[in-house]
Amino acid sequence: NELLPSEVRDALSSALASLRSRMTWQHTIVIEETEGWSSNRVYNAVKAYLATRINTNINMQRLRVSSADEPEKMVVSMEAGEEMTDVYQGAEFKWCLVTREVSGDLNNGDGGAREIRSYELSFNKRHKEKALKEYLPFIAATAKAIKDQERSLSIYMNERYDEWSPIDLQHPSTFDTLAMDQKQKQSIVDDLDRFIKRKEYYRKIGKAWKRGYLLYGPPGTGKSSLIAAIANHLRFDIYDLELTGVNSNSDLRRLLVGMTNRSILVVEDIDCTIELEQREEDDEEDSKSNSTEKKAQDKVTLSGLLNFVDGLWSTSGEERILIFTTNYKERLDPALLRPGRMDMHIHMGYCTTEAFQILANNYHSIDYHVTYPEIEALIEEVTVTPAEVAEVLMRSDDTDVALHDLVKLLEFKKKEATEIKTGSKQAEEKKDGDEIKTGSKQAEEKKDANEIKTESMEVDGGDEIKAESVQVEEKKDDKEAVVKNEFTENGSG
Ligand SMILES: Nc1ncnc2c1ncn2[C@@H]1O[C@H](COP(=O)(O)OP(=O)(O)OP(=O)(O)O)[C@@H](O)[C@H]1O
Ligand SMILES: [Mg+2]
Repeated sequence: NELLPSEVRDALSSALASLRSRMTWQHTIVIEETEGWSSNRVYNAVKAYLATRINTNINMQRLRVSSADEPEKMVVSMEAGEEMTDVYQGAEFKWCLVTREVSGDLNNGDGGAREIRSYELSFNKRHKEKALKEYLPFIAATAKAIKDQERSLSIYMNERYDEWSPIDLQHPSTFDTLAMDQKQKQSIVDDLDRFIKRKEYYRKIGKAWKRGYLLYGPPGTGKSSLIAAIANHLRFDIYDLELTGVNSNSDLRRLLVGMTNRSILVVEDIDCTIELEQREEDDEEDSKSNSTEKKAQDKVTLSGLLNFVDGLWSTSGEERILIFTTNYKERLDPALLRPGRMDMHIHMGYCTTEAFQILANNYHSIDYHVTYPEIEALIEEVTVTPAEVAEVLMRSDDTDVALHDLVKLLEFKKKEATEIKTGSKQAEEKKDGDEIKTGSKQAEEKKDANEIKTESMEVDGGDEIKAESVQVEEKKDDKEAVVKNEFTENGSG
């Protein structure tokens, strides 16, 4: 006291304290396993995230391995007391798993002590801002992505008129395995990715956060495969709506309300399942009695579906995708093709050389084979669906055998096609089913190409067989009177 007055001592000790705090560079964040009685989501996110970083931390001596469901889905995590380092945007973050005992709650009856784990995150304190505002949110986002990736997808079907029943969706189709024009494929992927990122945009313009795709093309060209690829790409569930099974608009509404967020609503073969708008003649006919009129008004239509979707989905906020498929775009009600109804029209066409190469790579893991020039020349000439090519390629494990079988199939088709071309005059008279069928397939392909231009790419055009194609089309329509034919270019039906 004599040498150093208390004021001086106080000043000195506070100076020392500030010096000490300046020298400890470290800052620590504690993330405990539980928060009160509920589990701490951040803890789980950190655990999932660190599992992806453990491989790069070779210094760890002890690891934990566990599995929540199937044993082959193992989760590797840190053992208590271990430390690991993670580098994020140039900043070093040190993780340590610590445990502490807490005495049990006696009133709760469990008596004994329990162990609480927590992750401790230490870093240089100049990174405090970065840790809280960037690194931890990054971890949360990564963990969410991992969870989405692991979640198995479902496909829901309306077996009963107003109820969805789910089964596991295990369709292996992805954009990599999908055989189609690379540019077209990329434009679809880009469109999907852009859509997913646009939450704010849709909110700002006050529209439902949804996107509609119309897939059209002959059977076996990969429409259903594309839907599965989209589901796998986005990790969205599929709701496969069978509209003929829906009796009334109120059932439809119930089904739509029962859908979860981040999902795809699929209506296949819209040309044969349902009308777009209610016909006026229907109304007149049915207005004889009140009950039938009511029934007619309650009849499910595609435009009713679209209106519901707009109304319901704009209030529920999350991203949704709507996909319609058809084999005959030209039979659709023009109202559905109007701009704004469906955002993107995607044509799935016959097998091209590019598509063939993807299929060969899928089924036989090859990039080249001696038969390629022959096959590619033939594919340019004939119309063959990817499904037909896939089927032949799958027949044998022996690549040589499979590819030679494919050559045979293509040669056969070529012969068949030239026969039809030369004998097309007779074919017009003759009602021979098979021949006309292949002929009309070809004709349709060409016809498609001449259709209204859409956002999507279309395959090769050509007018030379157009006159012939209309003839053959008519023949075919006669034979397929089962299918409703409200609208065709040539006015038949
Ligand atoms: N573009 C494609 N890429 C990869 N595989 C395809 C493609 N098209 C068809 N396939 C193969 O053919 C099978 C049938 O194709 P898919 O069911 O996707 O055709 P679709 O266009 O939906 O036919 P439909 O109009 O009859 O419903 C698929 O399981 C797949 O193996
Ligand atoms: Mg299909």
